[in-house]
Amino acid sequence: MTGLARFERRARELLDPVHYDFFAGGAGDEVALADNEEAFGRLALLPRILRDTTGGSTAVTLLGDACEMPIFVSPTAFHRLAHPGGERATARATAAAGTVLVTGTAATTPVADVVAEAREIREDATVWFQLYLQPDPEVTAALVRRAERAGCTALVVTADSPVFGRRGRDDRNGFHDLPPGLYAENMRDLPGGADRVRPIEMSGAFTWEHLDRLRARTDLPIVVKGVLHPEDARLALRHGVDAVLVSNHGGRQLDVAPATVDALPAVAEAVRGRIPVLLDGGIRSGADAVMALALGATAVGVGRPVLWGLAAGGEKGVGEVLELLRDELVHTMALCGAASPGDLTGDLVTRRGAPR
Ligand SMILES: Cc1cc2nc3c(=O)[nH]c(=O)nc-3n(C[C@H](O)[C@H](O)[C@H](O)COP(=O)(O)O)c2cc1C
Ligand SMILES: O=C(O)C(=O)c1ccccc1
Repeated sequence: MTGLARFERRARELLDPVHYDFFAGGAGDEVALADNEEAFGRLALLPRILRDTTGGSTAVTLLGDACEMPIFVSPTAFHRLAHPGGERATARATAAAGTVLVTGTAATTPVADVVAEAREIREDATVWFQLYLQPDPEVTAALVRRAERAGCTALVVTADSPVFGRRGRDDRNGFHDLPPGLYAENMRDLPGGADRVRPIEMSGAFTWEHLDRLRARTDLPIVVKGVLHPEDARLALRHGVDAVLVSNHGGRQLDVAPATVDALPAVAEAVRGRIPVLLDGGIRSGADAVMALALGATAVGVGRPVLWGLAAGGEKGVGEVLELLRDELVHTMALCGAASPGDLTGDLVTRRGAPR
């Protein structure tokens, strides 16, 4: 077994099957979940030859933060359900890999502790905060303040969850709550709920106006997560958003959403280089990352691969997953004649079975 599959298999062996299903599962018939990965399999890379790639680099700058590779850790809930080290272990390994960790509202470790842990490994470690806007604006404001005070350098606002996706595996398994002792720690001691952990609320009432209000309240760059329609990318630009993240929530929200790599070109076309376009969903190898970068992404996020590394081996496991992806990325870039991420252009991507 090659690559990341080894980590997933190990995670499945080690995890409670109910928790494995929570991490692995998607919405409905898991159409989008499967398509995210399959869509990369429908693509091929058309390499360029005889280009000097020695002395190349995988480094990128993301919203002002230096990043050693264009692969970051997308926000996923409940890391302490995967491994006792939880988000602390993920933070240490991600900092060691020199890339961005997106922690968030559903972390089982407080954001301040996540940032502190990352900075213990590397003083300039980058942590961003994924925000679920909450119906009570005071609660949202408190979460933002918490992220700012912790030292997060961007907010990632998840906009694809007006309602919580219907996850058949969780319904069948009766998994709806964290086990005793685990909590969404960032929801603790918020306005109107001192000494308790508030539930994370999803709401369909949010609009671009709420993003304007957030924009007015914080100096942090804002990433909108869950953009699939090019018109929403244009709206994001109009509302002063700093980056868009093309995502279908790992197939956990709208089951019939397109694969993210299929949605990417139209979004990149709408954005026309004015702000970074990020992507997550189905990235399982360095070659997948290369394809998405060539199609217009500035960087790509990984969700489940990090959870599998965490479950399989805590900090060490996450480190191995990120190093494997980095190694594959470097190797694939060299084979394509690309010395840096900027050399990855759309002409390198073709449909499998139909070379140009
Ligand atoms: C178990 C799990 C929990 C997640 N929790 C969140 C979350 O709290 N907030 C969020 O914006 N996205 C969440 N996501 C979506 C991820 O940020 C990301 O979009 C997705 O996992 C990317 O797809 P991949 O798992 O194929 O890499 C979650 C995904 C998984 C698998
Ligand atoms: O599972 C998820 O995808 C997710 O986004 C989430 C959000 C809040 C609590 C638990 C999970």
